[in-house]
Amino acid sequence: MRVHVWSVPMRTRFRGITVREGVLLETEHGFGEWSPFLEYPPEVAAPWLRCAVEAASGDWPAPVRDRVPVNVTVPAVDAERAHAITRAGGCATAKVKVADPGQTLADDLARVEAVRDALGPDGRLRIDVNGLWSVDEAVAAIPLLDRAAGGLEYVEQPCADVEELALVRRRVDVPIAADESIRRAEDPYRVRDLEAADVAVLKVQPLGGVGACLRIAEEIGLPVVVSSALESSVGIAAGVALAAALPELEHACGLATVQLLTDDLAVEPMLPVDGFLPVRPTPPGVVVDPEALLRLAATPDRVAHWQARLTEVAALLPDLAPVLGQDLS
Ligand SMILES: O=C(O)CCC(=O)C1=CC=C[C@@H](O)[C@@H]1C(=O)O
Ligand SMILES: [Mg+2]
Repeated sequence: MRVHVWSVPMRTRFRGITVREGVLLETEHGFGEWSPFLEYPPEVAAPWLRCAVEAASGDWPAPVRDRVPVNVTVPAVDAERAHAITRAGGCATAKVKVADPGQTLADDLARVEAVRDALGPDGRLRIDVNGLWSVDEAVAAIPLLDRAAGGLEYVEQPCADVEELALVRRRVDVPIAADESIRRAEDPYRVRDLEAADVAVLKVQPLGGVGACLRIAEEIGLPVVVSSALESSVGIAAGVALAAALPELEHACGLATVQLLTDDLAVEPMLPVDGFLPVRPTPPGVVVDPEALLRLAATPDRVAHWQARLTEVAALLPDLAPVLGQDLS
């Protein structure tokens, strides 16, 4: 097992992040990405490591499609930039961030209008609130944004709690998607049992890998949108492997985020062509560029940080010891 620690600046600040860091695990079978967000404690970062080990071990299910439709992701930028990003994305679906701290509902309405203009009338437009509204704020804002958008496909995580999602869902006409409400293994079943969402957003790293997500998708009984956790192309390829293996895929996936990074680790980065990402069924799903590993190598203090973090998290997953081994340097 080899460990490569990398660091890539973002093009646009996203989720408060300006530099994305992570680890590539390399085994004789291939590579897997481990890139839990910096603030996550070891027990939260543990399923992310399962996902990396699954990829690095070459364990992905067979695909049932050869390309995956994706949405362009529009950060909470001004209307003019939102328009340009949507146009440049070339996707039939756009996901727009709203409710960013420091911005107003008027900013969100202008951004959503600009994105509809760039998409054209046939495009699908969804918004992501990242849990930042109260129930009453959501119930007031959603119809306004729905009108400005010329129809919303869905609203992702309007409020923080699953109980609140269930309340909002009963008070608005726009479908609701659960994202942050589906992070731990037991969460999807709570969303299902409370009838809190119409769509389930699944992210392969937080939920423990492609196989784990496939089982959740089977049991939850909701349409699934596979979304990224802002990974490099190596991590995105794991999301694509899940989207490619799902028996049904009604909605575009949130996997077109490599363009939010200024650089990438793959020879051919996972960038959409005409709104689709290609499925390359053999893990890691992309060819890792040895030059990029050198170019994007993290500084020694960040390498030390990630190695210590990896050792701590690996200790929580003793069943992975045969793959991870003792020496995580
Ligand atoms: O779904 C997409 O279009 C891209 C991925 C994306 O939006 C996210 C990735 C990583 C962290 C999250 O804040 C964010 C999300 O909330 O879905
Ligand atoms: Mg989201």
